[in-house]
Amino acid sequence: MSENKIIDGKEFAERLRARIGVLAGEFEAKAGRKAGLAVVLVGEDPASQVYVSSKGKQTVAAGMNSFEHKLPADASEEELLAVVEKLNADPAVDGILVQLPLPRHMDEQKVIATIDPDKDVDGFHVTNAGRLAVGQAGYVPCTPLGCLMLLEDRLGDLKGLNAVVIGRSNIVGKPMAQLLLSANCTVTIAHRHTKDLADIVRRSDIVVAAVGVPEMVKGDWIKPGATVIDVGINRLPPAEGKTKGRIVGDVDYQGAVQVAGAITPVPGGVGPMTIAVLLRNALVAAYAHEGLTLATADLPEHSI
Ligand SMILES: Nc1nc(=O)c2c([nH]1)NC[C@@H]1CN(c3ccc(C(=O)N[C@@H](CCC(=O)O)C(=O)O)cc3)C=[N+]21
Repeated sequence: MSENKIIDGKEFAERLRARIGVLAGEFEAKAGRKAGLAVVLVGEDPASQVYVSSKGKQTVAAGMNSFEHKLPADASEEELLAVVEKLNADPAVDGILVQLPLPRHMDEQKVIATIDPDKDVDGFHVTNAGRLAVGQAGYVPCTPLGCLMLLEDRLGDLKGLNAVVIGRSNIVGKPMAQLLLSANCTVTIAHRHTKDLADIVRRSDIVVAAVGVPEMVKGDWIKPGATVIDVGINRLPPAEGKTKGRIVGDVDYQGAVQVAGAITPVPGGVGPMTIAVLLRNALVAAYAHEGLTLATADLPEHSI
C-alpha cells in the first residue's frame, strides 16, 4: 500500500489556512479592520461545542475576528432570528454560521433564509444554492468545496470522469454533484432508493460517500485506481470496557484502500477541510464587503 494513496486532508487544510492567514493580513492592512466570522450555537450538544470552539480557534489563528453567540437549548426561534438579524446589520461581521442541527422547535429553513446571502459563508441560503445551480458566483457549502479541492489537487482536470455522489443532502450531496458537473464530470447521484449501487460505484472514477452509514461502501465495489472521498464521520458504539467508540467513515477504509488509487482517511480527510473552506469563504466575503479585490490566484476557484 503506497503512502501517497492517502489524501491527507489535514495537511492540505493546514496549508490552505496558512495562505488564508497571509491574505487575511493583507485584508486588515487594506481595510483597516479584521475580517470577521460569527458562529451561532443553540443548545449544548457536546459534539457541536467541540466544532464551534475549534472553528473559533482556527479563525483567530488565521488573523480574523471570531464572534461566538451561544443561546440556550430552550431559546425561542424569535430570539435566534433576532441574533441573526443583528449580525446581518453588523459591519464587523463578514460571515455568519448558524450551527446545525437546531433544536426541533426551530425551523432551520426559516433561520437560514434570514441570513444575508452575502454573509452566508455556509452556502445554505436558497440564493446561494440557486447561484451554484445556474453557475453564478456565490458561496458554496464548505464540505463539498473542500472535497472538490482535494479531488482537483489529486487528479488535476476532472473532465469526462465518471463520478458517483452517494447521498443527496442539501449540505453535501446536492452541491457536490453540482460542483462535479461544473467540473465536467458525468455525475450520478445515488440515494436510499438507488438500485445496483455496487455496479454504479464499480464504474466510477470518483466516489464521494456522504450518507452517514458507517462503512456502507465496500472495498470490492471500488474500481481499481478510483479516487474515494469519504465525507462520513460516524462514531461506532464503544468496544467492551471502553467509553468512546472509534470514528469511521461511510467507506470500508481497510477494504477500499487496497483497490483505490487514492482515498481520504477518517478522521484527517474531509473534516479538516470543512473548517479551512469556511475561513476561505469568510475571507472572500470580507474582501467583497469592502469592494476589494482578492488575489484569488492563490486560492482555489469558486464562490464570489
Ligand atoms: N452550519 C453548519 N456548518 C457546518 O459546517 C457544520 C454544522 N453546521 N454542523 C456540524 C457539522 C460538522 N462539521 C465538521 C467540521 C469539522 C470536522 C473536523 O474537523 N473533523 C476532524 C476531526 C473528527 C473528530 O475527531 O471528531 C476530522 O474529520 O479529521 C468535522 C465536522 C461542520 N458542520
